[in-house]
Amino acid sequence: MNAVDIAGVDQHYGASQVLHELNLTLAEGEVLGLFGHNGAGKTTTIKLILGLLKASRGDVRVLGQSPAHADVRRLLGYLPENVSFYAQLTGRETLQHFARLKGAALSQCDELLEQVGLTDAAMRRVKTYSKGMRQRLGLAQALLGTPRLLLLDEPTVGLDPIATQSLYQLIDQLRQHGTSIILCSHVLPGVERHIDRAAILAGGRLQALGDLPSLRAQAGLPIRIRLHDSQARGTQHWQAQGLAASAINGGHWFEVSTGQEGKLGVLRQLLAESAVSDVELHQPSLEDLYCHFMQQAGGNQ
Ligand SMILES: Nc1ncnc2c1ncn2[C@@H]1O[C@H](COP(=O)(O)OP(=O)(O)OP(=O)(O)O)[C@@H](O)[C@H]1O
Repeated sequence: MNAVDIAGVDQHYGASQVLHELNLTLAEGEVLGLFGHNGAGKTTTIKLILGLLKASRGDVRVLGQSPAHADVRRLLGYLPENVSFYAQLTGRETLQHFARLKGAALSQCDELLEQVGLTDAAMRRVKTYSKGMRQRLGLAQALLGTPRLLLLDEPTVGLDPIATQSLYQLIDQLRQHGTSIILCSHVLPGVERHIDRAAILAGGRLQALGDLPSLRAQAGLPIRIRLHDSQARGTQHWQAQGLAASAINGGHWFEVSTGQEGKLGVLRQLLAESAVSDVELHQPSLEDLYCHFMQQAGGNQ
């Protein structure tokens, strides 16, 4: 059974259609990154999964059932994009309040505060929390009741680089324990190692879906190989070897673009030259792929 099955979904808000024939599945224990420009339809998709919206057309199933089913809701955890709390409550009281609403064990609260690094601030009022601390409290709230499906809308907003890394580590741990996760984010660098597949939405349409290697194959973007020539022989030398190299900063470094099939051939050729003292391989990043598919969809909307 999949954690999420979205089949042929259209979504309208009044006269405007914001999702078009969306088909998306999430296997149990899978982490899916859901990416797209502002207004692409990410939050709408999450609301459909949460049962907060009913699809105008098509079908949404969560853990095999309708998302409106109370049994399903108990198995979901949600971190909204703009998390807000009662400013006068302490972090601990806030979490206990949500635990009561969700029917989760109160004993879990201290454990979760520890997990998100808020133990020392647990007795402080939320109004004294920094943005990143409120975000971490939101994450603890989403983890109440040990959800089987976790929906995270912009979880890294407001987090500093170390807190962002801890969030990704937490996602890795949850995945190891079989939690299914959908992660919406505009922050692409660094996220690719922590997701199994990426879904790229533009204008309410799914532009691309797959793991990184398959998105790379689909996009056909070049691989860039950078080389350090200790003799700085210039581009003519490389062009005479049949390599269309361009100089970087006019010094010792040069760059050659190649397709996946030509990669090993170029590397062998470079490594055969004793003056080549360093080589760097740059595969298209998730960000490169995102830009490619956005351009394909007609520009950043
Ligand atoms: N309640 C609503 N009523 C009318 N239109 C809405 C409503 N909620 C969202 N929309 C519209 O639906 C489209 C998709 O919005 P959505 O919030 O799903 O996008 P998003 O990808 O999450 O964007 P962002 O990255 O800015 O959060 C946008 O054009 C938005 O203006």
